[in-house]
Amino acid sequence: MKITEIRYGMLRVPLKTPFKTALRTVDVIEDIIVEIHTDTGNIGYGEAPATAVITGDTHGSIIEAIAKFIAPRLIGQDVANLNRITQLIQTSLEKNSSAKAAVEIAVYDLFGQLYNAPLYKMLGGGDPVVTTDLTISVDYIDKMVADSIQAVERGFEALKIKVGKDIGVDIERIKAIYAAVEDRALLRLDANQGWTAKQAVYALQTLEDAGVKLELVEQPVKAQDLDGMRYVTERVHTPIMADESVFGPTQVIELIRMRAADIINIKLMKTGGISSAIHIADIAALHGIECMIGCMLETSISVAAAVHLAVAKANVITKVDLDGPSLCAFNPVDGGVNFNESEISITDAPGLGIREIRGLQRL
Ligand SMILES: C[C@H](N)C(=O)N[C@@H](CCC(=O)O)C(=O)O
Ligand SMILES: [Mg+2]
Repeated sequence: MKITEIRYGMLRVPLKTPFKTALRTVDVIEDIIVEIHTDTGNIGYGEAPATAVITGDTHGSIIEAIAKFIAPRLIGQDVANLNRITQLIQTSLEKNSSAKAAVEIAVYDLFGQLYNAPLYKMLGGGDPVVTTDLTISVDYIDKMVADSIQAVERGFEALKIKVGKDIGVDIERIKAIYAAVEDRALLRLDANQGWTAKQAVYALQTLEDAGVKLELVEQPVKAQDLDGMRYVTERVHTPIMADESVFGPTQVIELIRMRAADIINIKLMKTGGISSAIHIADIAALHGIECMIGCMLETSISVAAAVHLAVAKANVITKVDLDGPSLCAFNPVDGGVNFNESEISITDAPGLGIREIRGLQRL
């Protein structure tokens, strides 16, 4: 199975409600879709969101990176040589992690199709069902409480509460949500870099003293502030998870060396795809560090790849934040992974199992 052509499209999917974090507000997912065509007629699918505030990727940079740097290296390559292809992708240019991820995901999709097996089996196998949390956008306290109650009523057993705004209001937000859903859902916080180290310690110690139980707190401080992250990790009982601070294995090794965080959030759009995500999971496993699998604002195309990876690495990836498809007003994909609120399940279809993407605008 040889790669003959790489095509692109723009996929727009409105969100059910605006997605609001300390970094940005989004109403519509607008992601670049990659199709890799082959001489056997098989097509592999990938997706890249332009999360400029986190990865630096824009629609223009994703297309340019693929068209000028990645695609020319892949034409004519045999999909059976997966490791050679992933190396060609990863060494094609610096950074541009979402562009690399979209192409890698499509190649892994084809690799599964080549051997007629679902991707998770090619990655080592596992139990093909996972449970995701749901994100509660940062907002007025009453709205966040109402959204949290509604999420629990929809069956979500873990909520990812977005904070990182005014520290005093954040503390009130969390206390109010905890009082409303206390025993019915695990609470994860994500400050998206919005606090200083001292503010984070103050907020988390205040919440601990008030008896508010949090499963973890994600990225309390700026991405580059590993000293600040360690400062927080050393002073609170609540586990601290690194997200924007870690993209690839080098940063993970440094984070572990510094003991700056307790948990690592792996996202394919930061790692540049599946190959590097596997390296991170393996490094974390060697050090006894747990991982979460997360996503950006992505639909069921690229999130499907994250699900396959999570299933195959379930002993390391113990926490799942793959709610992108649950945030979408509709599923643009025919086939693929089944996203049913908190429950996500993989079928036996080869690769990612995607048959068609509806509403794709060709570029
Ligand atoms: C969608 C997911 N639950 C999430 O919160 N992901 C990111 C932010 C994604 C974005 O801004 O596109 C995170 O910070 O964990
Ligand atoms: Mg995060």
